[in-house]
Parts: sequence; C-alpha cells; structure tokens
Amino acid sequence: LFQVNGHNPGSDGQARESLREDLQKFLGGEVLLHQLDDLTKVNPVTLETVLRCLQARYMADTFYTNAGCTLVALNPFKPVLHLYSPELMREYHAAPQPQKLKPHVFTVGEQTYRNVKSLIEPVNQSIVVSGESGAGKTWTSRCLMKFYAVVATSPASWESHKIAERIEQRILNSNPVMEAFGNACTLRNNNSSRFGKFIQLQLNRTQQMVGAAVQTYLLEKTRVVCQAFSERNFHIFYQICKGASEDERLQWHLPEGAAFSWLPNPEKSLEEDCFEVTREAMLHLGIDTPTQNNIFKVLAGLLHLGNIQFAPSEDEAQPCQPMDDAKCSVRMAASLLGLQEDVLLKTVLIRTIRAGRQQQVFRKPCPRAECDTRRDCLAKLIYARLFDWLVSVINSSICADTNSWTAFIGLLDVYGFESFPDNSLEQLCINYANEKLQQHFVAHYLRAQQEEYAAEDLEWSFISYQDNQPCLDLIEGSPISICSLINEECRLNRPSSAAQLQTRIETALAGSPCLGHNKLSREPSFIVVHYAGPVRYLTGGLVEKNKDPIPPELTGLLQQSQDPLLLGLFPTNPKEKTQEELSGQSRAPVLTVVSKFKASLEQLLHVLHSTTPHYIRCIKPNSQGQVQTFVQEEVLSQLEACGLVETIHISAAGFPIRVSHQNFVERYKLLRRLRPHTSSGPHSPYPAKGLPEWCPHAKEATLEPLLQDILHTLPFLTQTKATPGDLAEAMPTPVHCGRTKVFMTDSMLELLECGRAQVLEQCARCIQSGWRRHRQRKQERQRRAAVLIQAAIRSWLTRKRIQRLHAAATVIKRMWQKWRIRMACLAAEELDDVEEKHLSQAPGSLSTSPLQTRLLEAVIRLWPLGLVLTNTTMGVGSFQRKLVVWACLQLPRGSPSNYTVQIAQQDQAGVTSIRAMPQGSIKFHCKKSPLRYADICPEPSPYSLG
Ligand SMILES: Nc1ncnc2c1ncn2[C@@H]1O[C@H](COP(=O)(O)OP(=O)(O)OP(=O)(O)O)[C@@H](O)[C@H]1O
Repeated sequence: LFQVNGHNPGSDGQARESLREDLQKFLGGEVLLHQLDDLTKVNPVTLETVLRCLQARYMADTFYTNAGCTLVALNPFKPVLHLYSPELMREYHAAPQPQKLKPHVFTVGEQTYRNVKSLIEPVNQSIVVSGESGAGKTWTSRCLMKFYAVVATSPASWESHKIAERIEQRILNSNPVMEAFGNACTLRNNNSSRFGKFIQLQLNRTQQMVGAAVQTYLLEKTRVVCQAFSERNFHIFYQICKGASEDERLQWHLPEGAAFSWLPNPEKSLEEDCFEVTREAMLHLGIDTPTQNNIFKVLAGLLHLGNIQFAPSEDEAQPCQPMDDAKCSVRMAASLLGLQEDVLLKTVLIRTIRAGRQQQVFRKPCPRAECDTRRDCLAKLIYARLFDWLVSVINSSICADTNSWTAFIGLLDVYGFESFPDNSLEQLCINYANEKLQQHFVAHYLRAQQEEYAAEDLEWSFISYQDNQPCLDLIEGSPISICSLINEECRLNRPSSAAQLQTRIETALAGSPCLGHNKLSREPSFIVVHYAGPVRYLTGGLVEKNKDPIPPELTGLLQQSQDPLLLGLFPTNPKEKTQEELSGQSRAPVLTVVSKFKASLEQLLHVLHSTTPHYIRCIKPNSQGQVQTFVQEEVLSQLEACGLVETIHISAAGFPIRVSHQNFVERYKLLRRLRPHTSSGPHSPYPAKGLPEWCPHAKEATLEPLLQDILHTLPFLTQTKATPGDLAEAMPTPVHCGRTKVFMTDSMLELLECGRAQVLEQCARCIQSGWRRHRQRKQERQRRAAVLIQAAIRSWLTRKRIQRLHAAATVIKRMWQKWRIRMACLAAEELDDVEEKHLSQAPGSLSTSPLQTRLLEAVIRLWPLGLVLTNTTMGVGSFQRKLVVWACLQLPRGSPSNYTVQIAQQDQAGVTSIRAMPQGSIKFHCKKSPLRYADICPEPSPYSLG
C-alpha cells in the first residue's frame, strides 16, 4: 500500500506508477474512479486513492461525492447549468430514496428534512458546512436555504402558501443584506464572509418553513479601518460609492471619484457591488428608504472619518490637530454622523480618565497614534453596532412566533481553518472555533462510535484517530491556557511586551504537546499544533486586541448624536452600560474578545449537541479560483485538515445508525406483521445465519421478546428486496444489538423504513377497505329502507286514489241510472202519448195479421242486432243494410214490395233503442231527441220501418 500511495521515496518512479495502476485495477475492479459516488468505496481507502477519485470526478464535472456520513463538495468555480434548478430540487424531494440519486447538497437537505419529519429524537437537525475561505460554504448554505424555500412550503391553501412564500423571500433576502455588510473581497475569495453565522430555519408541525433566526459570530470589524494589501473593505462601502444617485451623492458628500483611505482598490469591479440588490432586499426586510438613507449616510460619515489624519503635537500637553486637508473631512464626518465638529474632535483627541474614590475626571491629550486608534475605535464601534442592529432587524422580520414552530434545521456557515505567515487574535479565534467543531465531528462520528461499540460489547477493530483534546486544552483549558493567560494580561492591565507574553505562555504551558516555538522567528510568537497543522501566532498586539478597549467618552459622544439611527444604536439610558463601556473601565469585570467568543461558541456547541448533525466539507480545488484545475497538494492539505480519511474508514466499516432498544421497538414493532403467523420466533424457517446477532447481555427483559420478534422479521424484509437465493448476501449482519442500543448500517435503516412504509400502507389499505365495506353496507341498508318506504307510500296513495275513484264511480253510476230511468220514463210517456194518437187515427189496427205477429216476434227477438247493423257506419252500404234488416226481421223474400224499409241517414244515426209496440209498430229512440224522432216515426203504414 505504501507503493500504491506513492510514499516509497526510494523506488523508481515509473515502476512505482505502473505497479500502482496494476494494484489499483486489482483492488478497484472495473469501476472507473469517477463513477464512484462514495469515497468509502475506493479500495484501499487512503488519501491517495481518495484524492485520485475526487480528481477524476472533478474533471468529469461531478462536484459532489459522499464520504460515508459526510458530503464532499468541490467548488466548480463556474456556474453549472441545471445543478441547482428548482426542478432538480423537487426531484430530490420527491425521490423515494434520495440517497440513491447522485450525491448532491440536496441529498443532505432532503435527508435532514426527512429526519425532522420522522420525529425520531433528536428531531432538530444541523448541517455544518465547513471548509477554508473560498471553498464554497456560503454558496452551499445559500443553496440549502433555497432548497428548503422550495420544498418546505405549504401547498394547503393559496393564502398560507403566499405567507410561506413571503417568509421564504425574506429569509432569502437576508443573504444579500448580510453579505453586503459582512462580506468583503479578500485575497482568497472575492466574496469572503467576514463573520460566522448559524441560521436556524424554523419548521412548524407540518414541516413547513415558517421563519428563521440568524446568529452571527465574530465579525471582523477591524476591516472597516484596516485592510490587508490587495484586499477590500466590506462590500457596502463600495456599493454606496458606486451606486448612489446624484442626489444621494450630494447628501452623503460622496462626489464621484472621491478617494477614501478606508476604501482601497475601488477600481476592482465585482458582481457583489450591486447597490440596487441590497436596497431592494433591505426594503423587503422592512427597512424603509429613509432608514436606508440614514444607514448609508452614517457609512459615508465613516468614510470621511477615515480621511481624518492628525498632525503630531509639538507640546505633549496640547492636543494634536487634524492636518489641513483633513479639516474638511472632520466637518463632513461630523455633519454626516450628526455630531458637533468640535465635540467630535475633542473626544478623539483628548482622553478622559476617572481616578480616585470620587471618580475624579482628568483630561489628557492623546499622542497622534492614540488619536488614530480612537478614531478607528469610533468607526469600528459604529459599524459593529450597525451590523448587530441589522441582524436584529433581519431577525425580527424573519423570526417566527415561538409557538408557531416546533423543530428547526440549523445551517452553520463558519470560517474555515486559517493559517497565514503572520497570525493574530482573529486567526486564534477562528482556529479555536474550528478545533471545537472538529472535536464535535470527531466526538460524533469517531470517538462516540468507537466508545459506544466498546460499551455495547460489539466486536470492533479500533481505528486510531487524531484526538484534538490536548490542543483544545492548550487554547481554552482551565486553569491555565492561552486564552486564560491573554485574559489575565487584560485583567491586570499591566504594561507587558510581546516578548514577555511569549515567555509567559511558553513557561506556563510548557507541558502541552501542542505548543511549539519557532526559534528562528524574529518576532515574538508561539506555535499551536492544530489538528489541521501548526500555526504561528504573533504575540504583539494580542492583548490589546483582546481587550478591544472602547473609551467610554466615545460612547458618550455617540449618545449625543443628532442622527436618529445613531441615537437608536447608542441609547442615552445611563443604566444601559454596554459591554464595551464596561470593558473600558479599569475596575469593571473584563469582558474580553476571547471570553465573549468562547461564551458564544459554547452556546453554539450546546445547540449542535442537541441536534443530529450532518456535515458538508467544502473543498477548494485550487487557490486561484480557476475552472477545471485540480491541485493535488492543496486538496490533500484540506482533506487532512478536515479529518476526512478517518471518517471514510470508520464510516465504511461501522454502523452509523444507532437507536435505543425502546425507540427501535416502538418504531419497528409493526414490522412483525410482515411475518407469516406460522413461523414465529425460534421456529422461523429462515436460517439463523440470516439473522442478526443477539447480545446475551441485553437487560431490558420486557423489550427482549419484542426486539427478538422484530429482528426475526428481517429475513422477510430482505426477502422482499432480494430473491431467496441471495438472501445470505443481502444480509451480511447489518444489524447488531448492543446492551442498550441497536446498531445498523444506512442500508439497513433504509430497509427497515421501507418495510415500515409497506406495513403502514397495508394498514391504510385495510382501514380503507373496512371503511368502504362499512359505508357500502350502510348505503345498502339505507337503499332498502328507502324502497320499503316508497312502496308503502305508493300503495297507500294508490289505495286512496282507488277509493276516491270508486266513490266517484258509484256516484256517477247512481246518477246515470237515475238519469236513464228518468229519461226512459220521459220517453215512455211521450211515446205513449203519440201511440195513443196513432191508434186513434188508424181504425182496425187492433187486429193483427199473422205476418204482423211474426214481424213483431222477430223484432222483439232480433232487435238488438238490427239496431247495431242499422247504426253501423262502416262497411255496409244502404242496400246491404236493408238486406240485413230483412234478415233480422225474417221478412218473406218473395214480396219485398209489401214492405218499405227506410234507413235513416248515417249522420242522423243515433238510435238508442227500439221498442216493439203492442199495436204492431216499432218505436225507435233517438240519441239526440227521442221526443222529436218519436214525432216522425214510425210511418203510418204498419209495415214500414224507420
Ligand atoms: N457550487 C458552486 N457552483 C458555482 N460556483 C461556486 C460554487 N461554490 C462556490 N462557488 C464560487 O466560489 C466562490 C466562493 O464561494 P463562497 O463565497 O461560498 O466561499 P466560502 O467558503 O463561503 O468563503 P469564505 O469563508 O471566505 O466566506 C463563490 O463566489 C462562487 O463564485
């Protein structure tokens, strides 16, 4: 492996290269390096192979790679189309298993989001984005925020969606504002964050983003007054100088092309110099235009303050005076800061000392250097307060109501490890923070894992890892450490040289393995061997920087300002003694930069410890920011600095997931449903080989049977994923039961979660079908009942109707019968009258002949038929009708002339009855008027028919 890694210095280069390639092929198989998504899969896992894999991927434009539990993000230094599109965000969000997709910052984002959803303790999550300056931390944090802004929104209602959108927009708008005021162009990064930040994205019960809170750390406020060669001040100063309108220039006394000593390299044009974007974002955050103008006016005042140069005073008792060409700047600065010109000058030039029991006030003119320091101090004080105020405004604009959120995802964007030829207090603080975070990382993934394995009686081959506790002891330990010694110097307030401080540190901490000394160094310094390498810190100026003294008269001066913004930043309430004031007073307890930083760091780590951490390591492929350039040495030092190789080793072999027995049982007990009932417990048909080990020391007697039961379902789980043939391969003991916890690999967790989802789905289906059945039965019952009711009502209605009809019919029948009888009576009466008349007119008619008798009989017998035929309207002509009448009446055919048959016309038809009269005549009743008919019929002849 030495040869593979190229660490054998004596061997011949070419032979070594070919052997390396040969071995690489043998170990790595056929898979091309750039296709390996996870650095734990490179074989062997060494710095060299990891480096080669990263390089191959970088050259293939693949910028994200997993390294076990960590994501390695290579800075492409170029815009990559579609790599951060909302469509891709949604794809990762919707994927059933996002970890199966290509490694991406969205995978971490989604995994984190799902962890919050799963409600497994700890629910709160944190993503630590680390890397050196320019590696892409801010970019990555911004991507994650955009990701959550897209996926953690409420689709519920249009209104709530709009509210969520507004909050997200505000959260995203906080970026340009904070970057304008807190980022600057440095040698290593054009948009370098000069402060650390922890963004807490607040999620409600339904995991919608409802707000955010920002906590900032260690703003590099000295940058306002002092910038390294070729570096720049904070972006906002350039933005106002380049982007102000004519009117604003007049108001802020910023004529075009004006030179300011605190504004180096103004000719450098950066995309970050976009004033309009900052103003727009400020507006969205609730900072209205007048307040914005006020802020920019104060910033312009600071620029003019920086142009005030002092001439040394001949007489020590006399204060220095501003140089002639600086007098205008004094006037401008005073006017822009709302101060009186002479008061401003006096405060900067003359020191006020309080001494004695009565706190007598003495005034002492300051030497020129001190005047410069006081002027700088004034500017730093204003800028730092302004920055803090902005952060508080942003927070009040984006922070959700405490009751409205239940979980959070924290994004920690911290400055990476720094090592320059000359390092001072800033680097000490930054590297101290990185040591702390490295320890947190180590504690989380390496030490905790190994110690836990041992405590849980798991067999485990230990990996030696670099523990940075000795280094942290050196920096922050108690009772004696670098921090405590520097703080001591501040507290004692004794005059001490840089050399004396160096000696004190070296003597007091001589036993520390992490303290070194460079004997060749001409300047007093000490070396700290950090986990990422040794760094030399100069002791000169360390104590002063740590004190960060703020003369109380400067604060007093700003309290007299007429400017509304400064008045708000420096309230006059005497009770509100600021930390700066306190540290400025000799008798007050000393709150040094280091002690304040340490306190905020501890607070941050406390938050981190209460969350599930995720790590993204940003790597800078080259320091020039060039596209497609991978400098192995630079990447190597970064990989070493972040302890990535140890992580890869341990993640590859270990069990990154551990869950307490209680939690495991609670979450996965429903998996027992997947097992056929016949094969429970020890009678399982599956070979014991496929089952995870059960630790004999497990004490939770009540949980044990349950746990056993769940573990016995694992073969069934894998069976659903794999064919029975490769069951054994599918389960290379990915679960181990320790004394109190269950340990498993990522893949096992995935499998368990799949099984759980499957069971939940089955349950849901079962509930759904039960509910449907119930609903169907209910509907059927209702339908039957409705039919019954309808039938009953219908029959009742019908009965009622028939009864009504029946009653009506009876009435009609009765009336009809009555009418008929009456009519018949009437007709009979009339006929009888006519008859009587005829009889009286026809003598001898009483004697009837045999023919008459026969006719009468026939008429009596057949009259109904005759009536029908004579009245029929269809098909029978008048001749035929006559015949029919003859037939009916059975008249002798031989002598038709003896009879006259007269047929009524059809339209006059309407005979309703025929009546054979005893006199031999036949009487017909007509429909319309039997009376009228009776008048004209029958004919006088006894043989005639009418
Ligand atoms: N994923 C990416 N795609 C495209 N460009 C990127 C990406 N990541 C980083 N960059 C580029 O690299 C530059 C530096 O990135 P960034 O500012 O995020 O670094 P940083 O680690 O936050 O640095 P510092 O610690 O100095 O703030 C960005 O301005 C951007 O141009």
